[in-house]
Amino acid sequence: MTTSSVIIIGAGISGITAAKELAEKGVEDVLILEATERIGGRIQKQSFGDVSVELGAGWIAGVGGKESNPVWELASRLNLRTCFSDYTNARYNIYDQSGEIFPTGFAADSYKKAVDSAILKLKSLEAECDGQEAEEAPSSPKTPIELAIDFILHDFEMAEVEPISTYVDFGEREYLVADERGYESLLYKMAEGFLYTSDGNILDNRLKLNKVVREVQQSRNGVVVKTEDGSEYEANYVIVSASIGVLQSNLISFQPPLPKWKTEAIQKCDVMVYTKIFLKFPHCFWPCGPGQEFFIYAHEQRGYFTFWQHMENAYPGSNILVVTLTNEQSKRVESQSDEETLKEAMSVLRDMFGPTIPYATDILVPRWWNNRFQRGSYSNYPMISDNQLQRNVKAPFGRIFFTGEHTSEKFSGYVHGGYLAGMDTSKTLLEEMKQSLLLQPLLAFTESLTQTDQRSNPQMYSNVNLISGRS
Ligand SMILES: Cc1cc2nc3c(=O)[nH]c(=O)nc-3n(C[C@H](O)[C@H](O)[C@H](O)COP(=O)(O)OP(=O)(O)OC[C@H]3O[C@@H](n4cnc5c(N)ncnc54)[C@H](O)[C@@H]3O)c2cc1C
Repeated sequence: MTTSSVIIIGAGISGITAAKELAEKGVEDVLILEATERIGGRIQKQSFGDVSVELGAGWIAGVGGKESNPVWELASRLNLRTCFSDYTNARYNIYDQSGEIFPTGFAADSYKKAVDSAILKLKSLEAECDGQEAEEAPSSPKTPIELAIDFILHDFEMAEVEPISTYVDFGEREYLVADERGYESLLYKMAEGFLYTSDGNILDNRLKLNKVVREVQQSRNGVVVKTEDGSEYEANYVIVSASIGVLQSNLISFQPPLPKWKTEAIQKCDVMVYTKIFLKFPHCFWPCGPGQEFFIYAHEQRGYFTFWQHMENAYPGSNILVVTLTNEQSKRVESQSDEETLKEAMSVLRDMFGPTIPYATDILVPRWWNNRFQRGSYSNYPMISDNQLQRNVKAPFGRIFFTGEHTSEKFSGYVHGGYLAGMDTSKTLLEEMKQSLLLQPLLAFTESLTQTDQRSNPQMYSNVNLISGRS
């Protein structure tokens, strides 16, 4: 059985950051067990239509403020090619089903009404939680434009409670990663700092790919981690970086089981599904001028192929469109064939741009919900919740520590949330290791007393199953 000081489950940004931080602080015998054949997790590029597209995280959000976003710093060091995203005009590029763009004044009014209504809704929710009489709830959106704006507000812009820490702390700008090496190259760069690599490949034994963890056993002396292929690994501690969706599923079992305060907190956190569908065309038929990168389709079904982006700013001449679906719509397209999804997308595009547009030559539909190593795209804590929920999701249980974007109190849902969570968890664990080292002489003394006692009364200890060979 392989023995290490710390096992890290998952090689996404949080797991790699935690491992790097531990290694740099002297805990070099870490072992990273990753379920898939690659590092990166929800940061994943794929070749599509001659360019590299990002199936998961695409933007570095929170740039240009007083404080520097650590992910932006990593990207700058790597000279990652990025492209500024200006969403301000999206609300003025709203198409109806006959291909007409709603007049600017009308769109602006509808947008303002929707923001006022969202604020009112939030206030009445807060009042309800405080046991006060709620103000009259605003009417729900009904018309296609109201539904489209409601979708943009709640599933994108106001998905978090204001003020949004990412924008307050790091700035309001967002940059789309448009680099052939992919967003994931940041993780390879970090891995190079502490793992043995050659020609861009990680050849270090401390990273094991295709290792699906199914069980974490904890005892007074350490942990044993069991993987689907029957391997077992021992360590003093384990850090679990699997997503909140995975924790909610029964992929990993814990022995003894996690306590109720922990499982309840995990179950209470919502999981957002966010799907970027990529479509490749023989030529460009959509407007590409300034302020036209993002456009919206208004339909009577909320979230039905609503939010569009062209990739001409990121990759000129690529002739690629991206449409973003969320939650129920994401689950719906995940369960049908890509041909059906393509037909639906084409019908929407023909509504907006006319019947003569060319048919897409290729489609790419990521499936984050049905991926058993993800079960969704990112955590989404309830609008009104105390920080205790997040603290319980993050809190260690004995020798089991937790990290991942969902454990970040201020930045859950983001790449920088995952990065900062990895740093934070490794610091907490290092502190715990230091404490236990200080206690070691005392523990050794107690153990020697126990052994003397055991020799004089062996029967008493016959059922105690201690794990041996720990480093
Ligand atoms: C579609 C989409 C769009 C997004 N857009 C943005 C964006 O624009 N900007 C932004 O900042 N953030 C964005 N995010 C969020 C961002 O990608 C995540 O917050 C971040 O990457 C999470 O990192 P993590 O380390 O917490 O988790 P992950 O990256 O999920 O890493 C966890 C790892 O654990 C592995 N694992 C799971 N189960 C097991 C197991 N049983 N055994 C072993 N290994 C296991 C997984 O394979 C994975 O590699 C987006 C996410 C998605 C999906």
